[in-house]
Amino acid sequence: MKPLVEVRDLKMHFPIYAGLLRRQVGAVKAVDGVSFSILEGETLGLVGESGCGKSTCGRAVLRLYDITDGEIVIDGRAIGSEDQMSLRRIRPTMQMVFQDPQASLNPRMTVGSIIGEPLDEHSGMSRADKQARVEVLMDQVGLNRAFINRYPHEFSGGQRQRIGIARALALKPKFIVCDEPIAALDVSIQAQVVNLLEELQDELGLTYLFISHDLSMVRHIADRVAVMYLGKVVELAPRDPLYEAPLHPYTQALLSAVPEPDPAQAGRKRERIVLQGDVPSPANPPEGCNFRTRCPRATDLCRRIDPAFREVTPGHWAACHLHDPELADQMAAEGAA
Ligand SMILES: Nc1ncnc2c1ncn2[C@@H]1O[C@H](COP(=O)(O)OP(=O)(O)OP(=O)(O)O)[C@@H](O)[C@H]1O
Repeated sequence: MKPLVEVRDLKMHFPIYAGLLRRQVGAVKAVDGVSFSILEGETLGLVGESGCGKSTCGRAVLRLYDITDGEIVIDGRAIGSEDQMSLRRIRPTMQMVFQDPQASLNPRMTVGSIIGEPLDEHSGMSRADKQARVEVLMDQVGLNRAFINRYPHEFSGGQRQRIGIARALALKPKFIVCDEPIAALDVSIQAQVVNLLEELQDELGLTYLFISHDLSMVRHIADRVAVMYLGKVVELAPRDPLYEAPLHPYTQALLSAVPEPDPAQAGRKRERIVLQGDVPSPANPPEGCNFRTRCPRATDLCRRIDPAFREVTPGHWAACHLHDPELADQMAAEGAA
């Protein structure tokens, strides 16, 4: 299978201005050199603590920002430096489902107009065709067609997220960025929305970038998982190797805090790794490895050299000197000293 999405060395830096003349005095490096690809029909999970750059990365990939640097190829088309006018033509291919359905739906529009709005902008359909398409979309996401003239406040949180999903599907996209799509929902309905996303993926052959801080949910839905820390992907692997044998000390720490889902394995408790200190500011990341200030395994080498993102075993990538055959001995020697 070929990649539908390819991202190379993506950077999204937000300028910081100060003073009366509003001079640029620095930049928040929210995404700072991220690379990954997503195969057609695949779900790539993107995880990490709050503020590590997940949402910015998702939005930048869809070119909701003018990116600072990097290449983005979606469905064979390089869009990294396209202007907003040319992007309009490819917009239907790529869509986003947002975290907070309440905030992303216009309260004064009916459900039918919300779901059908992208069709007005892009397809020039007749009223009757549009109504028919909206009804099909409502069926697809499990909303009763009879509610087409109701307003968002008349629906529950889970149903509102279904409206957001129907709207994202209106133009038959191939790629959807799901940005914490269940974080604002009751735990009791989170699984229903995730199941819906999975069913739609099978039915329509969709490709997902699934952003979440919920590692258990990502384990359920993702085929491969990328772990972000302070603007960079520090580990990327197929789901099972990532969860069962994480290589990067940051991934190990994140996973050590997740309860074991399988009762048969519950006895095999992981040792909890508590990270010291706060996440440094992305405006001023540490030199060398940016995780070193919180890493229990860091040595002086990590201050001196920024670890390369390398393929340690086939398909399993990590940015850590511990897994660099040329530096691992030096790490061990420095660690013991
Ligand atoms: N428009 C912006 N201007 C300046 N800084 C921004 C902007 N958007 C995001 N940031 C900063 O970029 C960093 C990454 O934010 P981002 O929202 O991408 O992280 P996240 O991992 O998605 O976190 P969360 O789960 O809390 O949304 C943060 O330090 C944030 O304050």
